[in-house]
Amino acid sequence: MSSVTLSNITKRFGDFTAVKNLDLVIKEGEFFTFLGPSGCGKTTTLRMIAGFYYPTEGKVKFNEKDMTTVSPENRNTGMVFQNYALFPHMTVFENVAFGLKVRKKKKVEIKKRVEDVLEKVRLKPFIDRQVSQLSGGQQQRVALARALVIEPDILLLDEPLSNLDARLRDEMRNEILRLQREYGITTIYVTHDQVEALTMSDRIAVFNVGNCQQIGTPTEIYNHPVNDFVAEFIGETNLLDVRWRKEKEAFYSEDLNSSIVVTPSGSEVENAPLKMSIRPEAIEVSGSELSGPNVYVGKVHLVQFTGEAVHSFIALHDRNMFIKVTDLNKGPSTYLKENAEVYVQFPPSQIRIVPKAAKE
Ligand SMILES: Nc1ncnc2c1ncn2[C@@H]1O[C@H](COP(=O)(O)OP(=O)(O)OP(=O)(O)O)[C@@H](O)[C@H]1O
Repeated sequence: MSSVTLSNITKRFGDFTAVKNLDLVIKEGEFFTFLGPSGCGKTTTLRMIAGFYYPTEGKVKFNEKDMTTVSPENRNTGMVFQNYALFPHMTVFENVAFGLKVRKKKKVEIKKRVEDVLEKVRLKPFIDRQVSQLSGGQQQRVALARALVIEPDILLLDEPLSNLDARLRDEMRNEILRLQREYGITTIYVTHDQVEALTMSDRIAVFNVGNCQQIGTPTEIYNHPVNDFVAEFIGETNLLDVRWRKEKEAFYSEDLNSSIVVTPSGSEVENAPLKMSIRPEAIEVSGSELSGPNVYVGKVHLVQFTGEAVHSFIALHDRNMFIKVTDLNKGPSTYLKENAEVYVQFPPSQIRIVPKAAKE
């Protein structure tokens, strides 16, 4: 097991900068996720940890050891890719044993270690089966077993579930977590799927265009996003432009033509352009009048039933804007009706005021 420290890492390909000035410490035994949209630099960062790329600037350390320009085969990392990268004509045993053979382990030891790891990933009955005769989920388990069998210090997973259907993805998510806990192995997971990131990770780094925007636990990132990009990328949110009005000691929204009460109240630069973020599930809606701050009248435009939840899109009167509200399904009589007049409240403690993310 190792910790991983990235110090001021930059990676350029010609004139293009894929990763900029990244500082990151991943603790021993941690499940750490790189999350972000396509092309934001997640895989490039993972590859610098694996040694497939060397950084243009900065340092990579495992524990206290400088690994910046150590070749991949000398790093003792196990890697699992989206496309499995297995040898289809070989059996499960041969695929999993491959890394041990390369390391010139004895036959008896190879047999024992491969059998043990196949037991762990629940594939022992398939040991002599050709990989091409396995399902996608089973192939992904072989890829995991192959990475784990070498007893790596760090497990690197690059979108390992994207080729699986939704049900299998859920199952494999639990499977990966179970194995990670059993082995207690430092794990770095790359994904653009926020649900995977929130459900699996001890901590997440959110990337956008080569920059790390925020590092935190799933609850920190969801409840206290540092800017509008993170608020919008993780979960769903309603974002409104607001400005701080010093003379009123309050935020003001032009779209709502109203002051916004936020607790705890900020004290920002006069007129600085900011965003107000409120999650759909944090908004109160009622058919009868609501009292207190931040109450607006609206009309229900659309109601979407998903089973566990009900999403409503509400047009705020005269404001030419829609907000999304989410409520748990509490039975048919509680749904909002389309075209109904409703009162909407943004509870002051549920509002987050965030800066706009820097545009690169
Ligand atoms: N070998 C390379 N040569 C030139 N540009 C590259 C190279 N590898 C990556 N890039 C560019 O660097 C940027 C970041 O790529 P990276 O693969 O790290 O993104 P990502 O966040 O992992 O995206 P995805 O989720 O689509 O895999 C992209 O714009 C990509 O085109």
